[in-house]
Amino acid sequence: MIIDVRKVTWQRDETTILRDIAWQVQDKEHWCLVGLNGSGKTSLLNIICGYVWPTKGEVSVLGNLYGTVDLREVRKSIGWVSTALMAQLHEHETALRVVLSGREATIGLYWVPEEADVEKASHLLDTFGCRALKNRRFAALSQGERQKILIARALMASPRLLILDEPCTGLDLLSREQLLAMIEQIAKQPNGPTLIYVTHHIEEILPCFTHTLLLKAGEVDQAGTTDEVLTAERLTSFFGVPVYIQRSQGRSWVSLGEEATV
Ligand SMILES: Nc1ncnc2c1ncn2[C@@H]1O[C@H](COP(=O)(O)OP(=O)(O)OP(=O)(O)O)[C@@H](O)[C@H]1O
Repeated sequence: MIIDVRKVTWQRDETTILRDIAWQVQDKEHWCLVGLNGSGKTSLLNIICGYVWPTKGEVSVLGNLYGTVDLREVRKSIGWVSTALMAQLHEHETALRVVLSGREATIGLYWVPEEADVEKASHLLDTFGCRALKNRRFAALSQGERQKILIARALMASPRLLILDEPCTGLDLLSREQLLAMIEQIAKQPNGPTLIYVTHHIEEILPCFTHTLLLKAGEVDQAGTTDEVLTAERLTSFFGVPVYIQRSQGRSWVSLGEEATV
């Protein structure tokens, strides 16, 4: 089992932010975590990465029951790509050095990379069509290019679990589709990491995401295979307003209303 969250509740002051969350992610599954603003996605990820301790419940990640293991060791197998991380990186570093820093998950490169590290980083950049960015300053890259570099950085540590936290925020249509194509490539790697893709947007749920969890006001609203969860009926219940779905190339586009009028 990759993630096993059992009856997790998290309270701060008088507020219950997560209530009775149950979530099991098995090997070979890739999940999307969808929720409106403030639904508790980041809080749940913080608990899964061991940065926040639940008020009640149990968490196991990659077979490690939290409370009985060294979380620093567990975190070595988890990659978490987020805009918060992007803000921390040293902007004067080259794209290659940012990717290299992923081996030790450091902000900045304070150790001398070995030849094998440079080969691995270069290979990752080549695989994702980023060879030309290698020696460019991170600060000079577009938002979409930076996201690709951050994902390549996370892969340097060969994580078993990779959390992609709203990676398409701020991207134009073409950049978003390029980034999604890269993510699909990672999902298809036979020995690649289990992906958790966090988003507000249903249309970003690629066919490679086998399962979807809809989080609503701190509770699991729906969880199951993506086909089961992404129905007009369930999404209407989730959003609390009538919606309809148009499907294309294995993806679902959701609009408000009863049905499409052309
Ligand atoms: N440390 C904290 N103390 C008190 N309240 C918190 C804390 N962290 C989060 N919250 C509250 O918990 C709720 C869920 O926040 P969270 O950031 O987990 O949601 P989210 O789904 O990630 O939102 P978004 O999509 O806007 O990023 C919010 O109302 C937030 O204000």
